Amino acid sequence: MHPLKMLLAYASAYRAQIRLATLYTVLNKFFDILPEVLIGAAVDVVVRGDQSFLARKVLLGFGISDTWQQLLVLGSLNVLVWCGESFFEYLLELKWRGLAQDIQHDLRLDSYQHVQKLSLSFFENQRTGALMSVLNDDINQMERFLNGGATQIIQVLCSSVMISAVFFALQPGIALIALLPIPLILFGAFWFQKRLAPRYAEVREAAGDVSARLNNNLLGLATIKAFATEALEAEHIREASDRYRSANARAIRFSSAITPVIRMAILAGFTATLVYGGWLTLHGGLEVGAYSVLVFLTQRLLWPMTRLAEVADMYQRSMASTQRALGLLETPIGIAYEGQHLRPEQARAALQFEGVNFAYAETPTLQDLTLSIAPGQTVAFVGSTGSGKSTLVKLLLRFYEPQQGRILFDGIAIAELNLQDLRRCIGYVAQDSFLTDGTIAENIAYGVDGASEAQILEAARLSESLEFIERLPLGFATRVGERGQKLSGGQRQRLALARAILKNPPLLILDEATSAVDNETEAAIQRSLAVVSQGRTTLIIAHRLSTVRQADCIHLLERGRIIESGRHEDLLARGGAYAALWRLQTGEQA
Ligand SMILES: Nc1ncnc2c1ncn2[C@@H]1O[C@H](COP(=O)(O)OP(=O)(O)OP(=O)(O)O)[C@@H](O)[C@H]1O
Repeated sequence: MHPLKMLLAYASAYRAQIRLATLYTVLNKFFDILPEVLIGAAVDVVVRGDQSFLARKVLLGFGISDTWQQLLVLGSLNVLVWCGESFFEYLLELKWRGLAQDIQHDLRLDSYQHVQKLSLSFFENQRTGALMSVLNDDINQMERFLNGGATQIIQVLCSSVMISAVFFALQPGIALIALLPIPLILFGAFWFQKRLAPRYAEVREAAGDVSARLNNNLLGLATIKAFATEALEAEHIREASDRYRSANARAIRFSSAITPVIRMAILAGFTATLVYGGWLTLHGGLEVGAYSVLVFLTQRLLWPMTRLAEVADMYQRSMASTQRALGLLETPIGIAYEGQHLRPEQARAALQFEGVNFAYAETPTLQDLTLSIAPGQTVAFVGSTGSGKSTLVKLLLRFYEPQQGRILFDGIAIAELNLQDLRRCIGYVAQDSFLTDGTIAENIAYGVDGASEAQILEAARLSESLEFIERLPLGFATRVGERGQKLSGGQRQRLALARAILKNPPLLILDEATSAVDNETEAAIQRSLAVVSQGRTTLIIAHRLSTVRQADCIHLLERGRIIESGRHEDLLARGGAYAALWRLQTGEQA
């Protein structure tokens, strides 16, 4: 679908307002060309006096024979016309600029809401910075077009029609000559515009690339400094920026040629009117007044066409942006949100994995995973790095869908459950949890409406966060900075844990949730968790086996398969891979 059609379809709710804005633009243009007609009438008055156009009963059937009065009428009309033009100019600006604001606001919000819903696999193939440039720059580009470009297109169209009408009324012969360049101009504008489109698409791509690189580097500034790679990274930015510059240069070479080419066509039309009209007037074929109207109007008709260049340019830029912004909005969500409702208070969190197979790409990450977890059990997943532990949890949260098999939550396939209901049943502490740029209290209460101070305090206590929070000058009101960067890794982990505890979910998932805290704190958290996990299903992923030895069942994963399962003591007694791992970690001799 053409981007303009996409945009109009998107803005269909604003159709009535767009019509009104168009009407104001047309009226403004109408008043805008009248002064030229009044000039013609004034020339007519001074040349022909009481034989003038105005003397011949043109105003509502009343002729004005007195030349002074004729001039006064013209003067008054002139004032009216200018006032009318200004009035509608104000209205059209107000309307179009308001529309531009409303549409860009809606589009930004819609795209953000849509992007939030897209499945994680979408983001793996996208760079955050590039997405930012769509959500920000591209949408701003559309705003700029609606602000100015749309009015200009309508104005050029209107003035062409209105002025042509005046021309044909005054002198059809000259009208033909003056209008002759118009098809040529339109064809030229269209020709340029078609060639500009791919160039601007390239420019927007390159802009996304620059933004992606900047974003990536700003996030990794500490690493850049630590590796002293400032020059290398500056070079990367230079390359990306250079690609943007050259893409723009290719577009500029084209877009700069439009105005001069169009001007040549205008020159032809204007010269023809000037010479042929002058000849006709000298030989009595045209009144002096009409001749001056025609000469002025040719200017008024043709000169705005030079602005077509600017408009075509702006139009193409904004269409490239529209395509990207609305294209984002059309990206399929991947994992549907709708489904059977589930109330967290009623969920028991019995889990079953039935023959689950999953691969991110070609190599399988989880193979034939079958296991059951009874409500209230604490189950641990251990295994070497990359064995698929986190992936298992991500399937449970439906960040991804298994290619084969299914996962049941309280006997219902999770694919059939309402996605947000399912996730509301889960307290998930990821390996690297996301903290928002707010206070500690806000971060602990994240996602829980109306949490009381006492609840926040208790969650902080259970996650062993209370001590460090109380040592901060502002305590719970301390701001944690972007992504919680003003806190240590262990402090961030404990806040994430506090957040999951406060949520009080039927299913608690801890993915390496205490890997960044010292042994003493970890032992204290273990004691808290023993209390917290009472009465709720708890899944723990850990590398340190000492942290999961109390679990009801431990599954050892190896390359996406469960190779051993059982309680700690049973697994030790079996003397298999788990026992070997235990010995390795505790330093016991075989
Ligand atoms: N988004 C992804 N796209 C492609 N491959 C991925 C993705 N996430 C993980 N993988 C791959 O899947 C495999 C399993 O990853 P997973 O994170 O589940 O391992 P893990 O057992 O949790 O490891 P660790 O103990 O290091 O956290 C790894 O080989 C990893 O490279």
